[in-house]
Amino acid sequence: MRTLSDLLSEGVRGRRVLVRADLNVPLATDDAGVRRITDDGRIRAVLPTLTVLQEAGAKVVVCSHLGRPKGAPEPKFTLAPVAARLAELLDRPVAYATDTVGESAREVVGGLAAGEVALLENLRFNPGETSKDDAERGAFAAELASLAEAYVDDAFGAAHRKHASVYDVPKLLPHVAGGLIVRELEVLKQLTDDPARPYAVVLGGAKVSDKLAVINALLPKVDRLLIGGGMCFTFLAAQGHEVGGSLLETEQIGTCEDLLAAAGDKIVLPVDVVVGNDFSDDAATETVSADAIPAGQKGLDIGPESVKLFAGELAGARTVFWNGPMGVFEYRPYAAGTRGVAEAVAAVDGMSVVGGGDSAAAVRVLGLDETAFGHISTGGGASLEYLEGKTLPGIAALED
Ligand SMILES: Nc1ncnc2c1ncn2[C@@H]1O[C@H](COP(=O)(O)OP(=O)(O)O)[C@@H](O)[C@H]1O
Ligand SMILES: O=C(OP(=O)(O)O)[C@H](O)COP(=O)(O)O
Repeated sequence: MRTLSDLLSEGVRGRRVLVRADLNVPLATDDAGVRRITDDGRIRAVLPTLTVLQEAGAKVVVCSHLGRPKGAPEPKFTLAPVAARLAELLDRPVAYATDTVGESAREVVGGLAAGEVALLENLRFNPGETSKDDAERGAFAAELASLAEAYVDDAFGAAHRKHASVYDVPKLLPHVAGGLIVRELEVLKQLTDDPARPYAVVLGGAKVSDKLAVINALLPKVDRLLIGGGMCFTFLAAQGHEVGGSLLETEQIGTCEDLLAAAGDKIVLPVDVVVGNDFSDDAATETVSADAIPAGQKGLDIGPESVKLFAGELAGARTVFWNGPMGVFEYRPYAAGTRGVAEAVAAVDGMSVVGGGDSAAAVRVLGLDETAFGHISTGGGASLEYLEGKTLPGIAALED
């Protein structure tokens, strides 16, 4: 795989370089209705790559997705707040294009001088970015590639997506991996090459169907799989429990039954759950047994007994990977499970890795000491698919 130093040695002064970053940062709407970034970790993670290109005199054209818009512009998913934050962090202007490959993009890119940076609007405002149709994806990739003369992929968090900007563009431009991707792979490799045992994985979060898909391949590789967050309710339903209005993948209940049967005692589920109905800092909540979730309530955090159970499992582990918050930690009444598990992961005597946009954000937003973790990865789904042994489309494309 060629890297940034290969590209730099060829010289980039005055050349347009397209950088695919994962700037999919968490945002919240404040009281005045303004979208604000709650954690800028993913922007900071790509700064070294952008700075090195800029200092070498490249015309740097940055692109990213944000959230999951469905192929058309949606104001709440604009990258405008990210452009503003990027400019602050780089301490220089960032030219912001109001579309991805249209008139605004061409004008902004055409106006760049050597050493300047532009950010294109959300890739997923275009149906070609995520299309399953090779021709449609390829056509969008060609438009994107026409904006630049070289391509740097530093979007580790999106490396598991077969999307135009990560999979098809490298077929059209000289391409290299950025420093973030190189570093992420270096660390995760330590978890696939003979990890110290016991090896525990903690899974949570809200991307339930995506992440249920990795469990089957992951199970034989790990000694314990602790499941909380929105992930646990399909398993609790598979055990025959009522889960009320909690996140549930009804059509995956059968899969979860099979996984539980195959896992023996490897899968550990919460024994209590914090239920509520309100997403607010003063929501009324109740802690109930995991087999007694009231029909009208949503499970929005794991309870204190579950934190103790999970922490006990983690205390004995020598390698831990954690992806996915244990609850809706963005609101105070549902943050204790994530905090408790984060503290237990940080205390692991061995290698501890946290991965995922929201999990990494939780570590920082909840005020934990980042240095207590072996590594904080920008990729959740990408890391999991790497750990299960899959070839990531975005990495394979760079190796070609
Ligand atoms: N029980 C739950 N019900 C609904 N959402 C949940 C629950 N637990 C966690 N979440 C949500 O999961 C989101 C993060 O999920 P995900 O994107 O899978 O994690 P990551 O970005 O770390 O990979 C958070 O915004 C959090 O509010
Ligand atoms: O946030 C991301 O993944 P993650 O939640 O697994 O860390 C990446 O930006 C990928 O986003 P996607 O899962 O909408 O393709």
